[in-house]
Amino acid sequence: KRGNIYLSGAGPSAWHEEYPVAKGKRQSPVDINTNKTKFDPKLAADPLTIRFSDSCCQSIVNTGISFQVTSNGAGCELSGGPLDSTYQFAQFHAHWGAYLKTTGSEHTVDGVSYPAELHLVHWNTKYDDFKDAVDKPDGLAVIAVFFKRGKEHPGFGKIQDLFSKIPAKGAKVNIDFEFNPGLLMPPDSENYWTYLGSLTTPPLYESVTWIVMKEPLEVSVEQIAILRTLLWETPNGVSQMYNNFRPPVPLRDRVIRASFG
Ligand SMILES: CC[C@H](CNC(=O)c1ccc(S(N)(=O)=O)cc1)c1ccc2[nH]ccc2c1
Ligand SMILES: [Zn+2]
Repeated sequence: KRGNIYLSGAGPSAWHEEYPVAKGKRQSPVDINTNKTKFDPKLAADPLTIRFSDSCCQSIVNTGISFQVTSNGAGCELSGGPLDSTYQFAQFHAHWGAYLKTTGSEHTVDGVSYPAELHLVHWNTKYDDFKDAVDKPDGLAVIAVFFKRGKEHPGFGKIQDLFSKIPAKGAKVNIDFEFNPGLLMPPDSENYWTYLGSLTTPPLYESVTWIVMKEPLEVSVEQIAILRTLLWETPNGVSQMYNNFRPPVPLRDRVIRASFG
């Protein structure tokens, strides 16, 4: 179906036809070449402050390209590190690959993909709301957390238990239990890379300060597979959702800074 931005036409490589900014100077995702990142002591001097609360996740929706846990942002704020103001949490979602494939994440590290990548999206509270912030150069801050196969993550499992309730695009259910998105942070969230980039889906606004956690989060192989039990529309009808990731684009004239030496 035309609606599927990854599977209609030539997919991400054709997005520039409708969204010329796809070939812009601060697009995302990118490959993080660890030989070219630059340690910035200022990032270590002013640590990232990540605050989440137990009561901020309200609902989960099938957006047609991922699941999305939506929040009113209460008590969930991000500041410090590369950020010059306070950003409020809005939602988290993920991107992942296909069965038995190694691709799936959007950012790569020295050319290596992870099986999935979580995005925790925040908007700059200097703007009135998310919609006002979404297209401003300092409008959004997204924390990216790589998933790697390992031990089960029971917390993320509670979110995945809701997938069967959102079988189609637009389906939405309330989250009536406490879920603290902080559970989805890797054990060490001090070490991260940061650079100025964009939304990784159309309209690809160049509005995101990316904060990519160096340490991945472990989830089980079954949990990676459960991501693919979500459904989306494809040119051949409704099928399992996977490969909902944009491959890395050129870094252009940017340096990725590291909070660690
Ligand atoms: C302008 C687009 C926006 C919907 N898209 C997003 O919010 C979004 C957020 C994060 C990422 S990623 N993968 O880079 O983390 C990609 C897309 C969007 C679209 C229509 C809207 N109407 C009201 C609000 C609103 C927001
Ligand atoms: Zn994303």
